Amino acid sequence: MRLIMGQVHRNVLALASSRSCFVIGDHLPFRMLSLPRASGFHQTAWRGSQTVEDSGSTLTLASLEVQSKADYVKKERVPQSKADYVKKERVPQSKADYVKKERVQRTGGPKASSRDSAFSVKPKKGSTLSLKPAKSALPKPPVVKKKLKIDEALFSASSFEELGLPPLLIDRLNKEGLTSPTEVQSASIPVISQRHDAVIQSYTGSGKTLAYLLPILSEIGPLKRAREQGNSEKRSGIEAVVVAPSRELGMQIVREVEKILGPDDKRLVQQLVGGANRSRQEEALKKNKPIIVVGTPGRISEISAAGKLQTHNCRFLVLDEVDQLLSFNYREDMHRILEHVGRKPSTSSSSHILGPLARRSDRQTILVSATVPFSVIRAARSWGHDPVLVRAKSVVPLDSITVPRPMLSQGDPNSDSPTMSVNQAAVDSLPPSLEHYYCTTKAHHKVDTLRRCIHALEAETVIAFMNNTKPLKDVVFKLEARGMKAIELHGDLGKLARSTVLKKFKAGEFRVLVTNELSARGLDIPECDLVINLDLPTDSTHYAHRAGRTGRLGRKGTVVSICEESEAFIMRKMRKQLGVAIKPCEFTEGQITVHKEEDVE
Ligand SMILES: Nc1ncnc2c1ncn2[C@@H]1O[C@H](COP(=O)(O)OP(=O)(O)OP(=O)(O)O)[C@@H](O)[C@H]1O
Repeated sequence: MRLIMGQVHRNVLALASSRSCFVIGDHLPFRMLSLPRASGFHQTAWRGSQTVEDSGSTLTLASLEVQSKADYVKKERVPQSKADYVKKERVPQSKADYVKKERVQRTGGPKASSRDSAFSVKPKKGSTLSLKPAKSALPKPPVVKKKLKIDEALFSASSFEELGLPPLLIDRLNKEGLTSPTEVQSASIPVISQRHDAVIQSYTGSGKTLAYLLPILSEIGPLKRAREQGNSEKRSGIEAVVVAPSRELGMQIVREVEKILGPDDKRLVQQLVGGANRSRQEEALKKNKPIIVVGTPGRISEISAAGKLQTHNCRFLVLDEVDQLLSFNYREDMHRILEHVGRKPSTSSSSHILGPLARRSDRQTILVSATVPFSVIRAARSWGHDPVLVRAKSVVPLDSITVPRPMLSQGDPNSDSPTMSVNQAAVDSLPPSLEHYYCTTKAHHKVDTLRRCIHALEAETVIAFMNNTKPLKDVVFKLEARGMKAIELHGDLGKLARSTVLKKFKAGEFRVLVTNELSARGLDIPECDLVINLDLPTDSTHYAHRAGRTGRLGRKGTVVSICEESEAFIMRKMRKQLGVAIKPCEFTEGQITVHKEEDVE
C-alpha cells in the first residue's frame, strides 16, 4: 500500500470514509491510497490497436448515409438563379481570405446542410405560390428531417469483425446500420476486451458511448462471445453499471444499449435515473433481472444503499463524463458507487487492515469524457490496475503521463499569465469540423441577434445556451413572437416534460432549443447544425462541451457566441485557450459579415 500526499489548489473531490480517504483534483493537496501495481503495462493492448489501425479494409458507410463525393455531386441541386451561385461562394478559410469587413455569403457549416436540401426539400421562405390555400385547410406537412453529411475521415480503416466482436453483436450492429467503427471505437474495443482499466478521451460526438458499450456487450448478455467449454465464467445479477451525470444522458445511453440488444432483450438494461419513480425502478430490477444498469449517481447510490441493487459481482463500472462526476456535487454518491460496485464484501482480516481497496475484485473501471484533466488521470491511477489512456489514435499507460506544464498560447509567447495558458483538455475535445464566431450586441438585442444569426446561417436545428433557468422562458416567448418555433429545457421541468421536449425537438417540431448547462454534456442530436451561446460559458471547458452539441460524428457545425461589447475580451481569451479561430462577425441583411480580428481589437 502506498500513501501519496500533495498540494491542493482547486477542484477538490474528497471521498472519505472511516477506512479510506481519496482527495483528487488539479494541483490539489491530495491523498491517495493505492495498491502496488500488479504488473507492468501489457504491450498487447497497444499492439492490438496498432494492428487495427494498420489494416486497410474498405469502408461500408452507405447505411450511415455517408455519401461519396461523387454521390454528392450527382445529387446536388442544380443552381437555378444567380442568387444560387452567390450562395455557393466559398467561406474564407485563412486570414488571407478575409478582406477588411468583407461581406461573406455563408456557405460552410449550416449552409452545407442546406446544400443537402436536395435530399430534404426545404421550402424556400418567401417563395410565391400562385394558389395558396388557407393555413387551416392544409394537412400538417410531415417534418422532413435534413441529413447532414458525415465526414468519412472519422471512421477507422478497420471493421467490427477485425476488432473481434462476436458475430451476434455484429449482426445487431449491421441491422442498426452501424457497419464501421469510429477511430476511438477501434482503439478502445481491443483495450477493454483485454481487461484493461481505461480512460477514454476523444472529442465530442466521436462515438465514445459505443466505444465502451461494445466491448462490454461482447462479454455480457445474449450477444456475448461464445466461450470455450469449461472456460465460461458463471455470473449472475448485474454485470455492468454505467453512471452519467444527467437523466438525459442516462436515458440516451439506455436507448443506445436497447438498440443494440434488440427488442426481445431490451429489458436487460434498466434505467436508474433521478426524477423517475423509484419504486417502479426497484420493481423492474426484481422482475426483469437486468445485466446492465445505467443511471445518475444519486439514484444508483440511493437504491444501492436501500439494499435493492446488488452490484458486488459487477464486472464493469463506467463513469461517463467522468470529469463532471468527480466534481464536488457528486462526491458522496460517487464514493458509495466506487466502494460497492464490483467489490465483494470480505470478512478476511487482511481486508479490514488494508481497507476497501484491498477488497477489489476484477471489476474493470472505464472513465470516459471529451475533457480529461489531470485530476481524472490521478483518479484512474488510484482506482485501476495498470490503467491506460485511450484516444482515437493512441493507447498509453497512465503511469507514463506526467502533470502537464501550462502551455502558453500561440501568439502570446511572452505572456506568463496563467489565464493565457492553453486548456489542453478543452482543445482535445473540440471536433475539427466546427466553425466558431462571436458577435457583440447590447443585452436587450441578444434575442434579435440570435434570430438574425439563425436566418443568416440558415440553421435548422439550433441549441441556444444560457447560464440561468429563469430567462429561458422569456427567450422562447420572444422567438415565438417573431415566428420562430422554440422550446425550453431545464432541470426544473419534470422528467416526463424533459423527455417530451427532447423528443419533439429531435423530431423537428421546434427549430430552437433554449436551454442551460443541463444540455451541455453528452446530448446527441445529430441534426443540430448551430450552437449559440446567449450567455458566455464560464470557462473554455464549458465552451467546448456546449460547442460539441453540433458537428456530431464529423458533420459540419457552427458555434456563435453572442455577447456584450464589454465581454468581447472573454471570447478573445477563450480563443487563445482553445487554440481555434473564433472569428468576430455580425449579422445584417440576412447575411453573416466576418471581420478581421484587428478591426475589433
Ligand atoms: N460506428 C458508428 N457508426 C455510425 N454512427 C455511430 C457510430 N458510433 C457512434 N455513432 C453515432 O454517433 C453519434 C455520437 O456518438 P456518441 O454520443 O457516443 O459521441 P460521444 O463521443 O460520446 O459524444 P459526447 O462527448 O458529446 O458525449 C451518435 O448518434 C451515435 O449513435
